[in-house]
Amino acid sequence: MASKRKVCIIGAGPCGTSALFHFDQISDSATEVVCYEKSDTWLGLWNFTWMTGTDEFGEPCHGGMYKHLWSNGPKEGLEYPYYTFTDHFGKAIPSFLPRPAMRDYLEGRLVKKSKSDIKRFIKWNTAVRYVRYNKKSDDFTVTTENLKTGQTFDTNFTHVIVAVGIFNTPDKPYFEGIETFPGRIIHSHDFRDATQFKGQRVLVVGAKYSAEDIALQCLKFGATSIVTSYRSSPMNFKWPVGIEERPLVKKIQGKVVHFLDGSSTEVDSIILSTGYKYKFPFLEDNLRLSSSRTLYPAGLYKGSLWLQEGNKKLFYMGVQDQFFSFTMFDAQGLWICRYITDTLPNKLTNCEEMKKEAQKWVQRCRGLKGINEQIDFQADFIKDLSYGTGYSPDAPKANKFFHKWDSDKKANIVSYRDQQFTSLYSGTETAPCTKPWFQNFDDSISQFIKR
Ligand SMILES: Cc1cc2nc3c(=O)[nH]c(=O)nc-3n(C[C@H](O)[C@H](O)[C@H](O)COP(=O)(O)OP(=O)(O)OC[C@H]3O[C@@H](n4cnc5c(N)ncnc54)[C@H](O)[C@@H]3O)c2cc1C
Repeated sequence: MASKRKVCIIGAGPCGTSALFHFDQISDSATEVVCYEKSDTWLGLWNFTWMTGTDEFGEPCHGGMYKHLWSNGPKEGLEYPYYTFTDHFGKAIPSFLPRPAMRDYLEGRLVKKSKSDIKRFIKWNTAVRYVRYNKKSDDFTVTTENLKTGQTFDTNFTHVIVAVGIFNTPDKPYFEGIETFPGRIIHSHDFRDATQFKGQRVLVVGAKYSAEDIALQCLKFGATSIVTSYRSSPMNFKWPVGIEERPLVKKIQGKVVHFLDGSSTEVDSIILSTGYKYKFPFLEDNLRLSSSRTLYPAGLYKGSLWLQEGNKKLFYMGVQDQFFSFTMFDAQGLWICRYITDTLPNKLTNCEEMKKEAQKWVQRCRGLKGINEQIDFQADFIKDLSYGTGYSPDAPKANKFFHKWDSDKKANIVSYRDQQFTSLYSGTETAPCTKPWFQNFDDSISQFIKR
């Protein structure tokens, strides 16, 4: 009989719940699973909170989710092969969803497709404070705090899965004179509602997805003008009137922002869309992944297993930059589950071989040129993860949707969310949008599915 395993999942976001989902599907009697979640609900960033800074327990607020967020990738590129959007909503819907509708879909999979009530595995309002590896007993001691009572507990586990997300610790740059700025300065992590910037001139620092979306949001909800500022390269979209790009900020004097090209402008608010730091403060030093945003962080076999001689029992989920997000998390959750429960064919166990294989991916990742190669790289990563797990062989084919998505964005950054795709799994063609995204101010599920 297989020896008993006790698995700890940290975080019940889309990643942690995907792992939980697959453990439930496999129902291995030799494996016990516990998931610690510091909030009182699942699905992580897909929850909206008005709070910023610290929460009701004095914990750093986890999510940077904002009102009026619509998904920024086509749903056909991230759907679950065995639970499509058509399965969930019962009909064809547009390709880009408002946040509540996306959350509803994610929850639908967990509730309707799980074999049992997987919420019972989750310890809510429980923060993981420390994880220590015990060499002698080859297990981990996980220290948790019940945030409601303040009580702490030590529990031993054979395996640990870290699924706390990578968008929760803001990375904030300094610009000379920023302390003289009289207006509001926030990081995008604290951006909650674009209507707060109505009638304002806004500087958005950054040139990645969040800068792009926050600039568009601010314009949509009535900001007078938006200047985005890039460090290395501009986003180069055909921006609508009201948004323009400039190089990096050189200094700030009161309301006046000076840029490296010698230009300057007055603004009323500054939003730092400058990304996040990878931060896992609750892990002991030799377990802690250190990386910046990339499609393949170094030190992880199959992008998941922490490579440390003598300890192949710690896993990370969702630490790669994301195109296929939910599909990728799901394939990863299944691979981890099969690895732990010893149900993978040709499972590698030799650390040196694993390191070599991981290094090949890291090298390939470093050589990627352009977004289409990045998309295809992630498709290949999913294919590789899925080998022998039984995960849908069609999932990697979603790369074609992201290629189109990228060219739609280049053609028109304002209307890319109005485009249509056809599901790989259900064959359902997207329903047309009732209103163009830029003119649609109602994010409710009821209006979204009404036709
Ligand atoms: C503003 C924003 C918009 C985005 N929009 C999109 C989009 O349109 N489409 C898309 O596909 N992706 C989008 N993303 C990417 C997003 O990362 C993923 O969709 C997804 O939420 C990641 O899931 P996760 O489980 O890795 O992390 P999270 O969603 O961050 O969940 C992590 C969970 O871990 C818990 N946790 C953290 N620390 C601890 C601890 N110490 N102890 C216990 N629990 C802990 C948290 O409370 C949280 O519930 C967006 C991200 C951001 C920030």
